[in-house]
Amino acid sequence: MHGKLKVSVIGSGNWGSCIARICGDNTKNSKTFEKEIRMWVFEEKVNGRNLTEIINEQHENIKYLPNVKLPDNVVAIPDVTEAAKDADILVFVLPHQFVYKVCESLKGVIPKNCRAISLIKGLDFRDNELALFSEEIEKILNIPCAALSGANIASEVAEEKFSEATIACSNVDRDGPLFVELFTASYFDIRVIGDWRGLQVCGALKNVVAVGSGIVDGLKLGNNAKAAVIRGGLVEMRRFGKSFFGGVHTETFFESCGVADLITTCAGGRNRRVAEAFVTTGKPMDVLEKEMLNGQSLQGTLTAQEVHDFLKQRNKLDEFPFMTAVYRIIYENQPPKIIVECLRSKQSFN
Ligand SMILES: NC(=O)c1ccc[n+]([C@@H]2O[C@H](COP(=O)([O-])OP(=O)(O)OC[C@H]3O[C@@H](n4cnc5c(N)ncnc54)[C@H](O)[C@@H]3O)[C@@H](O)[C@H]2O)c1
Ligand SMILES: O=P(O)(O)OC[C@H](O)CO
Repeated sequence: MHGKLKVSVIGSGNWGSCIARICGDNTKNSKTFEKEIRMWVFEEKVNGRNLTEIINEQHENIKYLPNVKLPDNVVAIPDVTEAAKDADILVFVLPHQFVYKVCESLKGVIPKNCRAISLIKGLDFRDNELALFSEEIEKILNIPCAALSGANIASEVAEEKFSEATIACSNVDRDGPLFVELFTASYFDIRVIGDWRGLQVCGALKNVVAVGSGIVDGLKLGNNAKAAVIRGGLVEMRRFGKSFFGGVHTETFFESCGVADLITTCAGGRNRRVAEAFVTTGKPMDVLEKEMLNGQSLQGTLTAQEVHDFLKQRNKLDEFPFMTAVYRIIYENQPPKIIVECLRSKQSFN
C-alpha cells in the first residue's frame, strides 16, 4: 500500500451524512486512511444559502440529518468529479434513481486501483432487466465494488444506538477487513459475507415490504397482520433472489441485511410511514413523499413498480402475489385490504 487511502462519500442525504460521520470519526487518527473525507453534496439552497457552505461552516447537514454534528474532517463538495478525483475508496450512498447519472459523470475520472462500496438500496431497472448497483458501478467505472446493507435507520445510527450491518463482496479476504475498518463503530457492528447479490436483493425488496406494512398500519390491522406481511414478504424476497439472480444463499436472509432490516424498516422506516398516510389520507404516494420527507427519497414505490414491470414481462406475477398487491394498491387504485387477502392460504379443507 502506497500512502494512506483517500475516501470519498458520493451522496449526503439522511444515510449519506450519517455514514460520512462514521467514516470521518474512523479516519481522524487512522494509519490506513487519509483524515479528510470528501462528501459529494447535490447542491441546493437551504435558507437562501448553499448547503455545502452550511455543512462546511456548521459541520451539520441541517436539511438531511439535522441536529447531528459531523466531524470537521468531513468536507462537503458540490462538484462530483472534484469530490471523487484521486479517491482510493468511493462510498456510493444515493437514492437509487440518481445513481446511474452520477456514475456516468465519473467515467474516466476514477483511478484504476480505486475500490468502491455501494450502500444503495434499490435495483437498476433498464431494458427489462434488473441489475444490482454494485455490478453496474463495476461495469461503468471498471473498479471492484462491494455492498453494505443492514437494519440501519439513519436517525438511530446517528444517535449512536446499537445497530448491525452486513458487508458483502466477491473478494472477502481482500476487501472485507478494509471496509470493516472504515465503517465499524462501537455502536455499528459489521459482519462480512460473500453473497453480494442476495444482500442487494434484500436491501431493495425490503422497501416494497415496508410499503405493505405501512398499508397494514393505515388499515389498523394490528401486529399479527403486520407479522404476516413480513413473513409473506420475506418468502417472496427469497424466491425473487433465488429465481432471478445466481449465487443467492438462503443464509443471507438471516443476516442484518435480510430479516433484521425487514423488521426495522417495517417498524420505523420512511416507506412504512408514508404508506400508512397513503391509506389514512387517500393522497398519492408522491404527494405525501414531498409533504412528509423534506427532500428525502422513498425507494419502495419506485422499486414496487420496477419489480412489477420485471415480473409482468416474464409472466411471473402469480408467483409474487404480495409484491403484486403492493403495486396494485399504490398504482392501480386497488383496495388496500388486498394486502392481507393476497397472503391467504390457498389450501382447502372441504
Ligand atoms: N435513510 C436511511 O435510514 C437509510 C438507511 C440505510 C440505507 N439507506 C439507503 O441509502 C440510499 C441513500 O439514502 P439517503 O437516506 O442518504 O438519501 P435521502 O433519502 O435523504 O435522499 C435525499 C438525497 O438525494 C439527493 N438528491 C436529490 N436530487 C438529486 C439528484 N437529482 N441527483 C442526485 N442526488 C439528488 C439530495 O441532495 C439528498 O442528498 C438509499 O438507497 C436508501 O434506501 C437509507
Ligand atoms: O426509511 P426507509 O424506509 O427508507 O428505510 C431505511 C433503512 O433502509 C432501514 O434499514
